[in-house]
Amino acid sequence: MIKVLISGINGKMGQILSGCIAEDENMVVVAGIDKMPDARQNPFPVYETFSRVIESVDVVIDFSRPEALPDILAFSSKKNIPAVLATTGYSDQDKTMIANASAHIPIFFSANMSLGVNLQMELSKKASEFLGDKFDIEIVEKHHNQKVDAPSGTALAIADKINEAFSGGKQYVYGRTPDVRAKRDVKEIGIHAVRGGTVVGDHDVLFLGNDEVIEIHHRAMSKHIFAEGAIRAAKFIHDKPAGLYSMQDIISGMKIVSSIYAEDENDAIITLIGVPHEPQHIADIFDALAKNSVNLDTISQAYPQDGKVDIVFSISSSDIEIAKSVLSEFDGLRYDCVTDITKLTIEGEGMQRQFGVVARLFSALAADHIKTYIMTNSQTRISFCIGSKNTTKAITAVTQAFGL
Ligand SMILES: NC(=O)C1=CN([C@@H]2O[C@H](COP(=O)(O)OP(=O)(O)OC[C@H]3O[C@@H](n4cnc5c(N)ncnc54)[C@H](OP(=O)(O)O)[C@@H]3O)[C@@H](O)[C@H]2O)C=CC1
Ligand SMILES: O=C(O)C1=N[C@H](C(=O)O)C[C@H](O)C1
Repeated sequence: MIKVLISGINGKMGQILSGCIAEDENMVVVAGIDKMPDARQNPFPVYETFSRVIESVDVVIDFSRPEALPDILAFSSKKNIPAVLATTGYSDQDKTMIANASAHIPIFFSANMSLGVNLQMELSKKASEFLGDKFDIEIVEKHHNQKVDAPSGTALAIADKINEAFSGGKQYVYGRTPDVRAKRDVKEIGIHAVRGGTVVGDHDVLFLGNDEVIEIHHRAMSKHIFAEGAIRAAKFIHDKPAGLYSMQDIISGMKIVSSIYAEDENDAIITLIGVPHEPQHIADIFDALAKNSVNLDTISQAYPQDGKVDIVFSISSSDIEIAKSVLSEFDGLRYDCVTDITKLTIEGEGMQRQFGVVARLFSALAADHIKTYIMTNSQTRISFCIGSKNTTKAITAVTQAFGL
């Protein structure tokens, strides 16, 4: 049974969430927090501050206000309790605070807990990649008249997602006001907020081109979708390691590491030792290798010291003799050569939001005394070279460590 504390319990979402959890046989609400603890009758204790909570809690779910954030993070960090943050209107400073806390505890943060909106974000990004600057982009959101923040957190998250397709080159323009008398710039994403009645939450992304308009709409028909999403998020993170998680992690059923494979099984590694840290000299070495058709694979350079630098790279074993003879042409160039090397690669979409993946990888290899020779990485993959005799052992160790 997962024991939940709801922050903002007496609000609209807090009440719907507590009702949904009451129907869930694997979860129970053990306590709530709200500014006005006695404003409603709840079948569990409700406190004004976290310092009064005496119940044992497995996960905190927050639908309240940004002002509650410091206390939530302090409570969760102190007690090592995962937190699902669904509140919107966070400042950049708040977001930094969330990112910092996620180094120590699992935090799930999403401005919109519905699956549909998260798909809408992905579709909007894809459309932006396809349409580029040929279409103007505007986002229109509509919400009930009780909403205090504008624009919605979701509209901002959609804009951020779209902006990824433009490498962050778009500028957000909030509404259009009479004081600005200028044509729209192609770099703009217009973001517009409408408030009224009991609208649960509409988000429309408009791509406006010459003589054609594409619209991607999402309409929330009830607040239950957000509560169900928050419950799914709480179940997802309650036993996860520290890190910052989002709906994307759930949608793609992402594992931190989803695969491991051997790319090159008969490689050699050459380390150039103490090369003078002069760009032209280094360029000449690699130019000579290229002119002799020596194909480099993984390459890595250490930080220079005393004007010298070590550079390590892998090549196919079949190129080793030619590479040695090219290098011997450079006066005083020292190098070391290791053969029978295999390059392994691990990949996983979840890696980019995780702390400690490299530490887990090294620990898994260390348990079997497996040494690595070169390691390089991107956001979603890590490649590393090991002695070929250790290939099977390394694959087994990594498979176990990451539950593949
Ligand atoms: N991520 C998602 O999918 C969704 C996010 N939201 C977001 O969740 C938040 C709450 O929405 P909603 O329930 O509609 O809003 P409500 O105003 O109905 O509820 C918020 C509750 O939190 C209370 N509160 C205010 N300050 C604090 C505090 N410092 N500590 C604890 N409780 C506090 C409020 O008390 P009081 O009224 O006395 O101020 C109120 O009872 C909003 O930011 C909203 O945008 C909403 C729906 C979906
Ligand atoms: O306040 C709301 O109601 C909602 N807020 C979220 C937001 O600001 O994006 C999500 C949802 O649209 C409902």
